[in-house]
Amino acid sequence: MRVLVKLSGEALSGEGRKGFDPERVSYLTSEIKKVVEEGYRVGIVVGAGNLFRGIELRGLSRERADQIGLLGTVMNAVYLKDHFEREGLKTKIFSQIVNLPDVESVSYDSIESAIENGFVLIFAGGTSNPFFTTDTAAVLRAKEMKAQIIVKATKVDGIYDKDPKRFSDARKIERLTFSEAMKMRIEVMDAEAFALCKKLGITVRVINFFEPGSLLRALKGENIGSIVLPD
Ligand SMILES: Nc1ncnc2c1ncn2[C@@H]1O[C@H](COP(=O)(O)OP(=O)(O)OP(=O)(O)O)[C@@H](O)[C@H]1O
Ligand SMILES: O=c1ccn([C@@H]2O[C@H](COP(=O)(O)O)[C@@H](O)[C@H]2O)c(=O)[nH]1
Repeated sequence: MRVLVKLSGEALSGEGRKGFDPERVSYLTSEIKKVVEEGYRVGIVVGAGNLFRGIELRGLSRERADQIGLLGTVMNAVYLKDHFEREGLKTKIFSQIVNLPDVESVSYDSIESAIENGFVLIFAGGTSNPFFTTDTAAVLRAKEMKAQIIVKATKVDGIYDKDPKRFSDARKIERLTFSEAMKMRIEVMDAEAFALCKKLGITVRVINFFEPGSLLRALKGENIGSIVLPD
């Protein structure tokens, strides 16, 4: 089974923190290793909330702020590759936005060959365009690697009728469709990403990545977090 894991940048720093926390990265690496050892083929789209989010950079044009955000995703990818390889996970980074020795340009043939050869794939540089987020990139890359599911690995344990970090009376919704998610203006992923999932027929499960074993349990079909299904 092929899975695209959308990792929040904060998985590398700890919630609400910036930079890299080696303990968090070591935990993240062990969670990915567990699923690789079970035979799952893994692609990762990593965000950059631990470094830069374009919208948070004041005094810059949005285009330039987003370019800085995009470069943050590349930094995270290079950081993760180093940690993954120390733990014996063969890893390749794909991106369209930089020319670095550790980064390959995206091609369907090289993606397929890397998956077939047991590499973990890290897709960096989002969609390559400003005004998007890595959620939308996750959907595009999931389609390109023929993933059966996207797991959004985040800091909340599923989808709620409103943001559970802001509203203590938020109610969890275990199962919904993309149309329902868009109608309810659910913000756990951006609307562009939900619309693309609906169009491409890709399922998303939202889990709390900070709960040990949650990724593997989700892939084994346990009913954890929330699932969003094509209509
Ligand atoms: N209805 C909702 N249900 C669940 N979570 C929600 C909802 N609305 C907003 N959120 C928020 O969405 C956030 C999930 O996004 P997260 O920070 O993981 O992703 P990201 O922005 O893609 O990552 P990054 O840290 O890399 O920018 C959570 O912090 C959660 O509080
Ligand atoms: O397609 C994309 C993806 C991302 N960006 C910029 O990068 C940062 C970090 O991504 P997150 O998804 O927020 O973690 C984002 O805030 C944008 O500034 C982009 O421009 N295009």
